[in-house]
Amino acid sequence: MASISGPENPSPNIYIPPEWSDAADAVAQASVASPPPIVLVCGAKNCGKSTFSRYLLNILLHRYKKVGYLDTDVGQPEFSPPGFLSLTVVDEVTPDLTIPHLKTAERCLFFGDVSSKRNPTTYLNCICALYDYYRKEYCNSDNSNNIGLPLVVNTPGWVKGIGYDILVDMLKYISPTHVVKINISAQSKNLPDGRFWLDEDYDGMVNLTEISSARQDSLNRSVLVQKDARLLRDIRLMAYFRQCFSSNLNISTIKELANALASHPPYEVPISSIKIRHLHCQVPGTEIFYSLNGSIVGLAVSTEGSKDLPWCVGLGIVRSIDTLKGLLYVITPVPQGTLENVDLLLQGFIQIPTSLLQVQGSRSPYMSANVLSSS
Ligand SMILES: Nc1ncnc2c1ncn2[C@@H]1O[C@H](COP(=O)(O)OP(=O)(O)OP(=O)(O)O)[C@@H](O)[C@H]1O
Repeated sequence: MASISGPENPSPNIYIPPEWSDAADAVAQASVASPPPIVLVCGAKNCGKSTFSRYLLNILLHRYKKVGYLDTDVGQPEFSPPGFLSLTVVDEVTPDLTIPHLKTAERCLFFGDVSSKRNPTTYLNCICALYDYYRKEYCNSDNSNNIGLPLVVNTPGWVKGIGYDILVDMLKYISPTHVVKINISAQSKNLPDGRFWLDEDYDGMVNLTEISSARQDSLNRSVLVQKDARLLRDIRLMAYFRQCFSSNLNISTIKELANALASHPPYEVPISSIKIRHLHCQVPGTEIFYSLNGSIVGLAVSTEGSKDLPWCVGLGIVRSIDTLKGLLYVITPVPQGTLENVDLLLQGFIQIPTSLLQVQGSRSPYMSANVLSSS
């Protein structure tokens, strides 16, 4: 199977079939007339939504100086570490279509879990808040920021049961101008045919394009590359915290990163100056510091965004807590200037990758060596 390389697809391993490039061109060409397109990409797990969205971003960047990217795939976000939902404004072509790259989001919310399963309502509220921000900032003619920003919305591959209901609610709220649905050959795993999210009597305009996953065998069956989602998430978290150090420093192995993080001077945060919020469970008051110690937290600014969904500026590792001095010690790559506004720590279910804690030759706190596995 030939791969197509060009400015929109600088990655030789990625095959862009004519159907995919036609779908992306149709969106970009439609955009000559205002308003700019809002494109939602959906389909079953692993069908290629992220790859197509990256490609579409590149195509749109030939027509527009900037393109918005609303990432609703909380388990494997494109530009942020796992657990975040974000709106990113992209102004340069994605150099490699095979892997996601970290980028600072324009606005992000820390959902604190890798799936919407446990809390679909909060998940949807986060997406609506980010979309409202986009509309207010970029689609409002009274706003000087209104530069006619097209928007690409990438969605998760959970398209059955509650996952389907969430997707339908998302589609109804966003009401995109274009929907690109990617189908695979196993029909039962696909989303329903046609405009499945619209009521029968809907008579508005929406462009729906159905395309097939890119790789197929000689019998036209989809060849899906299974990803190790947990491993990818750990890699993303490690890449995120690698940003604590200059790129000139030689930190290329997990061991080097673990040692560098262990010896990195943390920020001292007075406990009295911050609030702590648990996102998906209740923790008794006496256990709060135990649960926080050695965990990953979202760093939020309580006065920005809404009370329930404050904007977040990044992640931190709570390295240790000194209750006598009333100090938390936090490691984060977030620049100090931004950090000064942080007054709320959000704790969810995002944890330090175990591979970072199980480095040969060193003993991490909170890791026991002499235990029997229960499974
Ligand atoms: N056009 C393509 N050419 C080559 N490989 C592809 C192509 N599309 C997808 N893949 C590969 O298939 C795998 C899944 O692709 P991708 O991550 O884009 O799917 P997805 O639908 O976003 O997945 P998820 O449902 O987990 O979010 C990746 O390893 C990706 O590199």
